[in-house]
Amino acid sequence: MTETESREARTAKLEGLGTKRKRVEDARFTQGKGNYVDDIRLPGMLFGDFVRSPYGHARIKSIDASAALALPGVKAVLTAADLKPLKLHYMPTLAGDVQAVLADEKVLFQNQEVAFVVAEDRYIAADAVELVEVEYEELPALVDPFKAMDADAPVLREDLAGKTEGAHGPRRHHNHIFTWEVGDAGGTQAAIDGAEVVAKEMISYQRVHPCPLETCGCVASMDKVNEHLTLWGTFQAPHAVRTVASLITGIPEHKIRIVSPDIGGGFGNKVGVYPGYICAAVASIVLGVPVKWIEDRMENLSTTAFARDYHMTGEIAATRDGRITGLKCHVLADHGAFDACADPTKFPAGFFNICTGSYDIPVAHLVVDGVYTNKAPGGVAYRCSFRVTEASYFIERMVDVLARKLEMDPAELRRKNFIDKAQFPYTSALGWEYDSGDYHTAFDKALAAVDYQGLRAEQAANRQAFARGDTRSLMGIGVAFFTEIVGAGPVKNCDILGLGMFDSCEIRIHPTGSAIARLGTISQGQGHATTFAQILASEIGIPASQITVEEGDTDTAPYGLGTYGSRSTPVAGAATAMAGRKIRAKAQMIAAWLLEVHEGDLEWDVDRFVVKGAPERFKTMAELAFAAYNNVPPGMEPGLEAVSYYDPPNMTYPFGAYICVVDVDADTGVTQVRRFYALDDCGTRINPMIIEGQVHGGLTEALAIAMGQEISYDELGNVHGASLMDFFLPTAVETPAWETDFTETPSPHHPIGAKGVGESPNVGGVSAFSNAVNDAFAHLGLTHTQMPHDHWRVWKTAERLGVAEA
Ligand code: PCD
Ligand SMILES: [Cu+]
Repeated sequence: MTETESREARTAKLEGLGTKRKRVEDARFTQGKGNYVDDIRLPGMLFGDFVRSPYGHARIKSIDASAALALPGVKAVLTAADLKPLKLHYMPTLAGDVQAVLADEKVLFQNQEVAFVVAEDRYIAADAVELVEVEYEELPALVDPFKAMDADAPVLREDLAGKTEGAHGPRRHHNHIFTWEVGDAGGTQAAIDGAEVVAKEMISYQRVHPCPLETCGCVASMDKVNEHLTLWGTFQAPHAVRTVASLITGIPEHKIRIVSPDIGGGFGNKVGVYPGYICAAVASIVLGVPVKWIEDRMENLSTTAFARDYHMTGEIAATRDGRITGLKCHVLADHGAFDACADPTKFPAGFFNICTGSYDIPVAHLVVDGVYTNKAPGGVAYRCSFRVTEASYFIERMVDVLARKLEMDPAELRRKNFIDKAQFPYTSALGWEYDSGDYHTAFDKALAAVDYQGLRAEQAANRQAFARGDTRSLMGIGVAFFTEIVGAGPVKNCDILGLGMFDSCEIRIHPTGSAIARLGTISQGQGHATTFAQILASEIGIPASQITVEEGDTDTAPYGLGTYGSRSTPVAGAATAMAGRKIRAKAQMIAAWLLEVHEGDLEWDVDRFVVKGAPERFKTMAELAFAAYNNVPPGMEPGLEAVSYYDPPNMTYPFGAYICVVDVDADTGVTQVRRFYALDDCGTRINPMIIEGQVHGGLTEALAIAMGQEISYDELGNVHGASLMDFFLPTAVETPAWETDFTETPSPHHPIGAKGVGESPNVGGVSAFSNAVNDAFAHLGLTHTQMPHDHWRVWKTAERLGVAEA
């Protein structure tokens, strides 16, 4: 029983925490062998497609489906009238509102679902959609959220007539959804009234869309004989979908199986429940054959979820030497036609109350008003945990605006107001308890890495050259520091439709020492099969390559709340470590039995239990796995399995320092990102290579949002930006080379100290880009200009400031 391998060699073999392990899922993805929902083809399967509204607001006078039904190959046309007797014409939203599955008497946004055509294939379905005759009476459209609560604003939600109580408190107008207030109103006003300096600004974060490469879709298959419904689909939260499906269809939950196969990017888009899922399920129940529904790109961009659309007015108070003394914020939140925001129940504006950011602000007050407009519903967390990118953008712009007013360097102002390392755990003025942080160290590392002083000197020279007429290019430096809040979350304050937001992991060790772990989360490209195996490898001493990670099938996976809000690592990752520790505890008892010592006389060493003081006496995990099946202590059950349902005691608070350098051509508005440096601190790093990939992806989405993405509406309610002709999706050509860096401040409450990271680059990135563009014009008197900073808008800014050549 002697072993010559060193501890280092044995550790390396595990490919555990901190290893740049190659992604195991990429073998199938890079060979085109992934299995996405549209790859599912079942015998006799039909295809469903929607008839959609051309109007933003209109009354439906009649629907005539006879011509469509006469087309060979068409099997059914569903309308609200068909769903009504089943009580399925409306469905509950995640935000406590209801949403029309098929428009009931009225349409409330362009491209809203009006009828569902089911045919033999998608081509016949598309032809039939054209044959459905809908007669509309156009109504005035409401697109400006600032006019939503005017006395004479059109009534949008007739189904809510007379309802003065919403899911989040009283409603004071027919287009009002909720008002959410947090913080100290009086104290904040006093701080502002008594302040030496106050900066005020209205900051809009435009409506955008996550636009994953794969659109949303599902296959519903009702087995009438066994009364069993299977639904494959693009679901970021498969178990929650099962529970909701059971509640709204009345099919018992054990007769429903939800499967999320490979998913081609989620980014929050696939958290919600959409009419297509319900219609496909109803059609399959009615027709008794499988029905597939897959959106096209325009349907995805214009109907299934949007993100942001927050209009944030802030006042920030400070002393003349730059100590922030108070923060006030009012948000007008445009939720579109139905409140389908994907947020934990008690947070109608998500975690927007993280808007005091990374700064020690003594007093703050926040009011959010949600309103209805004639736009698509949604409000998803497009790569940011529940409205955190909005909050971070708000505070990071406000701090820059304040710096301008104080004529102080924005980096210096930030440094001066950071929460100090010694203050953690830190309770913010709006009520969050930040678990850990070391902002000064991270920030100083970032400033040194880019030679911040050197950049400012170069910028001063550039401005002189510009004034002399030697260059037409303006240099901008964007500094951003963010604190994310991820890992929803403690069941005591986070639930979705009453389901507490814990997560889970179940592990089975096979006799030969390999294992399978199943989780309540679901990867959409993040690489969970790679990283969760790494957590386990370090916990139980079985090489990651011998651990299969499986997610997404509700028949096999333990109950969990899914993957979004960067919660998988903080919650399911913690469950994985805890389940691993249970395995190890049982293995220790078996080892003690086999080695004939007391349990307490054993110590864990990488992949084995060793008798203290007798290193030649040990049992490896592989040996213990086999013993678990044939030689366990008397009275112990055989086998080696464990499950953990983990309710985190707190969220985790990753943070980071991002610096962006842009060159702006004053005559064309063309911006060139010269340099982008991103330092992230996500606590213990599981897989540095995956983290780097996550940061690259998130920064690319941040670039997209800051520099071009927008879903806008004209005054008639026509949606613009609903195709990739005008919705900006950066390719390698527009994407700069990213520089990444890190510090490592573990979470004190997470079993392995890890925090989330997937969303961070978006949260910090958008502010860094926008601050850079604003900074390029700062010396000309600009305090704030609205995103997206596309060439046209940037050129308009230059023109307004009198520096663009006509
Ligand atoms: N410390 C640490 C952390 C983390 N990690 C890693 O990284 C990743 C991530 O994580 P997280 O942060 O935890 O997250 P998750 O939960 O997993 O996921 C989610 C996210 O994720 C991101 N990323 C991504 N990627 C990809 N590829 N795809 C996708 O879709 C996506 N999405 C996005 C989003 S948007 Mo939301 O939904 O909006 O709310 S949220 C989100 C994984 O793998 C993990 O493991 C590591 O390594 N370490
Ligand atoms: Cu968000």
